[in-house]
Amino acid sequence: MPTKPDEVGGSHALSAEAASPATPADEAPFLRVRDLRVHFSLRGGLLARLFGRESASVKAVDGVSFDLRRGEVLGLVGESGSGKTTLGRALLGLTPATGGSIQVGGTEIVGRSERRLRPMRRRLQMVFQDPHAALNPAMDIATAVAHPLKIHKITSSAEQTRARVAAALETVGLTPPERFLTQLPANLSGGQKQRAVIARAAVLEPELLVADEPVSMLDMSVRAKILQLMQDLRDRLGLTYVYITHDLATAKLFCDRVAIMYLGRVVEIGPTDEIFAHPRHPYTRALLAAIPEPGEVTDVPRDLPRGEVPDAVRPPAGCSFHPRCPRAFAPCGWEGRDLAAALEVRWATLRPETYDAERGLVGDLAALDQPGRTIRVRPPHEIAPEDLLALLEKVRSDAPEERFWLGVESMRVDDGSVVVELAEAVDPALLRAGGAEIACHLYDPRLAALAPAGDRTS
Ligand SMILES: Nc1ncnc2c1ncn2[C@@H]1O[C@H](COP(=O)(O)OP(=O)(O)OP(=O)(O)O)[C@@H](O)[C@H]1O
Repeated sequence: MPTKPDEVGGSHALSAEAASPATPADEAPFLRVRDLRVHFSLRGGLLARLFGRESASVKAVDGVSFDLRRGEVLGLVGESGSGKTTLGRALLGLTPATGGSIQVGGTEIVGRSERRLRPMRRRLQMVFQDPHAALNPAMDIATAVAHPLKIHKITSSAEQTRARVAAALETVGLTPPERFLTQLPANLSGGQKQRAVIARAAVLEPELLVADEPVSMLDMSVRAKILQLMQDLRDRLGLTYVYITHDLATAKLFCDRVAIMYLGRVVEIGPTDEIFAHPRHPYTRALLAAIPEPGEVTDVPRDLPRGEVPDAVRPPAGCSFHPRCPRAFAPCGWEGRDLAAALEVRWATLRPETYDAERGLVGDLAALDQPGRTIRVRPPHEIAPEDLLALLEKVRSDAPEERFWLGVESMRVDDGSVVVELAEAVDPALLRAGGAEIACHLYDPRLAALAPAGDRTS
């Protein structure tokens, strides 16, 4: 099992300041999130059966902590599947958390029944990515925007409702309101629809708005206008935002702080200027390097080794990013499947006859996928384990740049197999570095000394 950094060497002394997801000391945070977890159980489902277990779970959000001040905009940034939407929904109680704490204005929402959440809902609203899907095509704009007022029984007369709706439409720039009240969504442009969706959220005068990719489906030309509208609402209504995006360019424009997410965890969080000027986590660096040039369309980091985000049902041990990380080293969480990946990378470059010969020595690659620090590689029965060991030694010496080998402590023949002993996996905790907080062992002074000299941060 991976250990927490505090358990390493039995020492609890941290010379880096342990991160307190800080808000200025004089101000209680509006939103206080601690060790939040949202695991989706796949009991008896196809995935559980595939992994040979009775039950499996997707760790969509896995130990997230941060504070948010009133009026602040926090960006949640990461690739698809990193848990942004699940985190956003959990903050509003739309998806139940399986552990941890979320306090909104001092009130705990984790574990609250739907009935006790309902009165809070009006304070906490969400704007979704697709304005076309968010509006009922058969409902005119007045009815759509009035809907939450009705649900929460906020107005007491049709007249009051009409006035609130008209005011909300004015607020979002759908003016004059009379022009829009009786329109069906189909008669509105994409930008106007998203304004109507924002009006429907704003009509309740919420305090927190979780905006999930609110501009990603809009034309480039209207994106900046909608972000400007959200900025105006923040200034005028004192709204607090969680802005979910895979697009760092809009996060840079709109957010005060940014949290970079990877496989359910925050790997780096800090002021937007700091993150953009001094990205520290190797994943943040890769994301920034992938910001497309104007006109280029991509949302996948281009220069990451082994490009795919691993499955959240079985996240990698230690730092989840280690299999893709260009600076991973010994304590990052190496496992049997990383050896299989290293062999596959090598084999992709070999001539067919060399590939066949090496493949024959190793046998079933899937058998390497064993949990824990000890990989027992049993060669096919006609192969001597000494030959397999010699091959693994050759693979290592041919590719010293392959990060996996930094995690190998020893290889030996034992009882007909080759036993590969790996370094202990350590879960990275968020530690302060400069103006941000980073979950990367390169920034943990107790572990960084184990990294190759060229990778160390100081
Ligand atoms: N209801 C659910 N049941 C099971 N797994 C889920 C559920 N909702 C999300 N997941 C899984 O949780 C993980 C995180 O998903 P989530 O949608 O939160 O990520 P995301 O970063 O918002 O991705 P995207 O940018 O594609 O929306 C993914 O592996 C996803 O498949």
